[in-house]
Amino acid sequence: MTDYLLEARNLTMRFGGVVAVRDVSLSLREGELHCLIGPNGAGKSTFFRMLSGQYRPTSGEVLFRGQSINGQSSAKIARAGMGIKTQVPSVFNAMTVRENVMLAAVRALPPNLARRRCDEVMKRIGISHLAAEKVGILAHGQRQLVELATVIAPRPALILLDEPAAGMTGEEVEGLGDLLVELARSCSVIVVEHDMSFIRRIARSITVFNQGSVLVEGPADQVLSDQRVRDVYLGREVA
Ligand SMILES: Nc1ncnc2c1ncn2[C@@H]1O[C@H](COP(=O)(O)OP(=O)(O)OP(=O)(O)O)[C@@H](O)[C@H]1O
Repeated sequence: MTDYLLEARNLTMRFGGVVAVRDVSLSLREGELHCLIGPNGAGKSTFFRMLSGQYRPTSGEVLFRGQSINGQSSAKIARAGMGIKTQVPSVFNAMTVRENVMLAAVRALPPNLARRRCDEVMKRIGISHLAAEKVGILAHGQRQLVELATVIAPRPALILLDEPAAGMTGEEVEGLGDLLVELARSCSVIVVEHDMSFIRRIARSITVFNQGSVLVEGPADQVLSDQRVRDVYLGREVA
């Protein structure tokens, strides 16, 4: 048995001759909020997709709650308690906010509990006032929040968020940061993100990817002031 909620052991992913991720390991305990950062093409999204079951690693293993999830479908991994928000929105535009959140909640809970959970989640995410609106008419940032609500509605033990702040306004990014810090009190969170102001706001621990490998990892303040990290982000603000 393992003490970790999630363990990635020596993951490698090859696409033909390209090694997108090379021998990367990561361990996450319950209640941790961990960020993955790195320049474009560093391998973050590929690593994220191996964690969530979207890609089967070329070699290495992913354990969730102590069990290997290699080769399992994303749907089965989700049922085991992993919630995933990818870069591609997966909400239904023709349905209302409440219907979207409810649909996610009933996948995990009986209808009476799902209704209560749906109300609770919309309130927690700050979208109760939008409950009756069709998702298709909402602004991008609001749709991102609806999607986050659908991810947490089934009470996952871990949520994986791929660039959740993308396309949000500065004010929305601030709100999302506070929300994720609050959410991390009840579940573990892994965030892949480019927005460094957002990372500084939320990160407790960080893994920095570069060219498919881990460049640096550790507590956020230490990582963000590391010269090697500054060098790979040369010309961009790090801390
Ligand atoms: N399906 C694929 N087929 C071939 N090569 C791929 C595939 N997906 C990713 N790659 C390559 O693997 C490397 C890592 O890509 P990946 O998208 O994981 O990086 P990233 O750090 O998420 O980048 P970004 O921040 O730009 O999203 C890149 O060289 C990319 O071109």
